[in-house]
Amino acid sequence: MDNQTQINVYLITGFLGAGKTTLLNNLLKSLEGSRNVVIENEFGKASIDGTLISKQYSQLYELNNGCICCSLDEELYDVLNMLAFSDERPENLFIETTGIADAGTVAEIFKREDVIKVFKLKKVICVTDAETVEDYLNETEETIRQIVVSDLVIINKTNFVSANYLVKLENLMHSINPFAEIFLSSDGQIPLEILENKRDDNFDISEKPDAIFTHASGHKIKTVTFKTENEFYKDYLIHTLNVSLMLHYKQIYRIKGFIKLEGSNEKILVQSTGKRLTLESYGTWNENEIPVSELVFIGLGLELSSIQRILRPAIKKIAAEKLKSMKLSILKG
Ligand SMILES: Nc1nc2c(ncn2[C@@H]2O[C@H](COP(=O)(O)OP(=O)(O)OP(=O)(O)O)[C@@H](O)[C@H]2O)c(=O)[nH]1
Repeated sequence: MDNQTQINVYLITGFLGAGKTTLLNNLLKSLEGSRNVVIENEFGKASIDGTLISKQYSQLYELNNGCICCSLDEELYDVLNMLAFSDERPENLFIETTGIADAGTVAEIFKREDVIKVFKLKKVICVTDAETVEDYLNETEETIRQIVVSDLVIINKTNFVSANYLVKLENLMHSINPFAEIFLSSDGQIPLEILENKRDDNFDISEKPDAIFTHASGHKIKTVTFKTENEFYKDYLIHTLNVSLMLHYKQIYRIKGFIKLEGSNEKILVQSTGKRLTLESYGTWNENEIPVSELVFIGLGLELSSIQRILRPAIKKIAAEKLKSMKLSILKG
């Protein structure tokens, strides 16, 4: 790792016309004076969005030959390389994806070991259009995925709909992505502080009930929570989840949760980004409680029984007597 500071990355996604460029322009204006770089991804060679972005950036890179989530990762990689080796690194990098991008696949790039040394993915932001998002949710798989992988979901164009409908939309967003912060805005205006909220600040699985969102095609997007007082074998867990993500990518949209690994008191945050799984340390488990590992799966037609089957080989069963004595010793203090 070199001694230069990491570059903060903000990935802006959201369906066509939702207000991504409008939000980006507001952020650039608020951050005027910082070194901000923008990567704009757009279909087709002619740059339209590039000209719509206000000039409050230090550098603009336009990737216009396809969608970065499927065909442009090498081109994106080249730009990242350039930024990493520039004399004066930017402070912030904003990436605006095409309206149909799979943001999870783009976010995945920022989990690569070499990329992580220089770039810190601070937030995946999904901009939605209050007036049309419900229809898009029913019609397009992309919109669901964009919401599910985001840390911050902005319901934009709130001036087009009633207050009652906004409450319904907020609930809908929560049911699709229980991890995201939901923010209402118009004209893509958000306070800068939101960008600083830690990615997992409001992440408390136990308060999120399992939810079902029925897609118009009849498919059910479900949130299924698996809980256990047992521990996980690290290697088996990584293997079984990676295999499941590969085989069932079209079905499993997201995995997120805290777990306890065999022989360690570290609290581990597990999450999937695209097809990639990451495990990060998140402090330690509270000594006065029996650790309960919880993994939330969000996806199409998921069933708890199938999740149990996937996880079974990775679980190290703690004998009932041992668990009982651990509980007793905690009670006695
Ligand atoms: N009335 C209204 N219009 C808005 C609002 N936010 C954005 N717009 C307008 O909506 C249109 C689309 O906004 P953009 O920011 O270009 O949307 P985008 O998501 O970048 O669009 P694509 O790049 O095509 O996917 C523009 O004409 C904006 O001025 C809002 O809150 N209210």
